[in-house]
Amino acid sequence: MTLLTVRDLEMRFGDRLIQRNISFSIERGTVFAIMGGSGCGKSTLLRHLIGLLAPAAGHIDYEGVDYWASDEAQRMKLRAGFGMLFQSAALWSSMTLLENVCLPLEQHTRLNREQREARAREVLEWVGLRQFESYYPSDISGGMKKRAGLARAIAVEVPLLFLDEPSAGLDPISSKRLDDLILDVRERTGAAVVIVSHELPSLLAIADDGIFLDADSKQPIAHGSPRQLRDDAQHPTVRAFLRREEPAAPAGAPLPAPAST
Ligand SMILES: Nc1ncnc2c1ncn2[C@@H]1O[C@H](COP(=O)(O)OP(=O)(O)OP(=O)(O)O)[C@@H](O)[C@H]1O
Repeated sequence: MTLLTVRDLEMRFGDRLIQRNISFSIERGTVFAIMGGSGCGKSTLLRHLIGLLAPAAGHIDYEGVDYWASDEAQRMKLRAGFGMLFQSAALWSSMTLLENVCLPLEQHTRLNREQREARAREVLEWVGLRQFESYYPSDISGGMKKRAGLARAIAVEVPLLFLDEPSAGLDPISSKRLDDLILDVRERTGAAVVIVSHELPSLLAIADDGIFLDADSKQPIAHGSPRQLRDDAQHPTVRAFLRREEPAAPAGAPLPAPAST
């Protein structure tokens, strides 16, 4: 089942073109990676996908409904189907972890307080933070903050989860733990997960589809799973990025100066 379809999307800030010719669709249960070098427009695309930025041209459909052709009431209904983990985890510092996780349940469900707290405890247990429910964000580590942010994003069961750099700044063990949790969320809920990340090991481990945005041509230059693109991509930029190689110098470019001793 197709949850999200992007058709000929063009993104601009004023006159400045960021990317164009973006088309892809995301099926239920897919982990979809938005890839590309720094500044190519990954976060901008994510902000379009969650309804924060309007396309300069093109369409974004959720289960066949064109978001930007809908009225505000319909858009609100569609947005209720999104879970979001921001790069900073964006937890409310004045609230405990339990209160942070209860917040979306208060906003988007009719559960009473007791039921909300029970659900919040369930997801905190899931991400391994049940015993920290009364801690404040300032009292926990970066990795724990990310897991708390994930708990908040999945507290209301949603078909689409958007994650912006979930493992940025985490040590390899915390990062692996978060990857496992993301796969577990997909397994348990069948949600599609859209992920922006620079962390290659993480992308290679968990994403089964994706798109590669190119900063130079300002359009996507590859589409497929990161593993498949690493092994088979024809485009040198994509291969270099996914294999962590230096991009090939254009023909005729001067050789780099030898390192001084
Ligand atoms: N609000 C804004 N107004 C104008 N330009 C912006 C705005 N936000 C981002 N940009 C520009 O759009 C381009 C794409 O930025 P974006 O943050 O989407 O890239 P990115 O691929 O996510 O980068 P990184 O990997 O470094 O986080 C950049 O050149 C950035 O300067």
